[in-house]
Amino acid sequence: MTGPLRVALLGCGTVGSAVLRLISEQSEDLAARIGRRVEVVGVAVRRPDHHPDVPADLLTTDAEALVTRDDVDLVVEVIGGIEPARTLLLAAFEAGKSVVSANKALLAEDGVALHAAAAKAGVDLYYEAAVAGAIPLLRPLRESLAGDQLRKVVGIVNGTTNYILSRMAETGAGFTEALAEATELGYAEADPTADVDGFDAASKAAILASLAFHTPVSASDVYREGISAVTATDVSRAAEIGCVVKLLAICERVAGSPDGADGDSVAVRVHPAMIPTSHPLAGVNGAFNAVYVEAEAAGQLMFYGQGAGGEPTASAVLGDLVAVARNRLAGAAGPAVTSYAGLPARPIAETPTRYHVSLDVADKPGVLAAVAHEFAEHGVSIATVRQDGHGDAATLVLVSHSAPDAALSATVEALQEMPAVRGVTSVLRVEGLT
Ligand SMILES: NC(=O)C1=CN([C@@H]2O[C@H](COP(=O)(O)OP(=O)(O)OC[C@H]3O[C@@H](n4cnc5c(N)ncnc54)[C@H](O)[C@@H]3O)[C@@H](O)[C@H]2O)C=CC1
Ligand SMILES: N[C@@H](CC=O)C(=O)O
Ligand code: NA
Repeated sequence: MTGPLRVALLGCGTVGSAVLRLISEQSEDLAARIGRRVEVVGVAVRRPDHHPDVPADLLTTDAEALVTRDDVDLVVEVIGGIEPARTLLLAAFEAGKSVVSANKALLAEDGVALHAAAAKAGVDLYYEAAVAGAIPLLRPLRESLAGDQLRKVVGIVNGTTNYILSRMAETGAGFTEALAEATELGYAEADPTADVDGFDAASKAAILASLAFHTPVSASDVYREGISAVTATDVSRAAEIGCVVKLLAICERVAGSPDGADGDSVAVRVHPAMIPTSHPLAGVNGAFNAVYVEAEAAGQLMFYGQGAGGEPTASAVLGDLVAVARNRLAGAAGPAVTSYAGLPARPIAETPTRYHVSLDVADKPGVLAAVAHEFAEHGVSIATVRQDGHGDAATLVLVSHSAPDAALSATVEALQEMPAVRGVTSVLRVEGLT
């Protein structure tokens, strides 16, 4: 093969249009880096009349025909969603084409089958853009850290929710007000459900856990809570104990299996949590993303940068494009994604967590003892307790030690029923406290 590497681009929205522009603007450098020119030979779109900047002879509405064309060497999929993206990727593999995708929803739902199809065809499936946009993260996990044992991956992987929580902390705004601001600035989608309710972060967590622990993890294995219930009180209570509230994607290798068998399991969860301001993730503000990794030999690592937006995401897509192009010219596929460990998923109920609980109580003899009794009844140890105010307007703020999440949530339910407790005003999990 001596001619250019011919690329089919599927989708030309926020990311696709930036990919197309960067391929054109950087064509000389890409050719020098790859050793062959890159030429986009087709762009699949839904509405050709919506793309006046794309040469009309490149546009097609028949994505399926485009991916299997003989004059296509590589496919870039940036349409998103499950179908028709899945069918298009499988058709591309079957036709012997490597694929670069940014599609976290698809990879989190069906990553194992897609990797198997790519491996069977001897081609590549790369998707650096799917998690934390521009940040080089998946290839470091797949390649640079392939000789180490990862224990924990904790990330702020959704820019929209991080922007909202950052504004709540900076301005004291409530969730609704901060969401309106994020929408006005174009961070949140018209329908922000996937971001706000944690679906986007859960897909990313599944991908991270699969790569980190060499185990198939899908979005349905991920416990998920979004940020719509986070209140200004939660944010100010966090500040009082030297913490900030972040939506975290937490992937952990935990000793013991859910069925009581020996061996480790994998606990993957997305939820808002308080983290101390000294934690490496606490200073990640606005729409930025960051991922913190703990590995046995490497120790602690931190990856930081822009997790969204056309150009940052296109940067990751182009990095993958260069990698798969080089592999193709070398006549080889890149390193396979392994899932040999097959660790079982640990349900949230059995995952060790810590809670911060804030209660309105009457400051009367015996109330603190009764509250402490409920914690003890559920086998939960208290790490710290503080009382603010007195008389009828007292507040008790407790932070637990680590306990199974089910024991902690049962404790909170029991506290809500206690006559001495007027109200449970804030409940959030806590991460990273010593
Ligand atoms: N926008 C961002 O900041 C990031 C996006 N991603 C991922 O990148 C992918 C693309 O996202 P965006 O560009 O933001 O979405 P978008 O909605 O702006 O663009 C998607 C485009 O694909 C087109 N499309 C949909 N179905 C099609 C079909 N059957 N045939 C041809 N075209 C079709 C749509 O008309 C649209 O123009 C998604 O998987 C998304 O999750 C990943 C990281 C960041
Ligand atoms: N909606 C996502 C965009 C990238 O994945 C976010 O807000 O981070
Ligand atoms: Na990335």
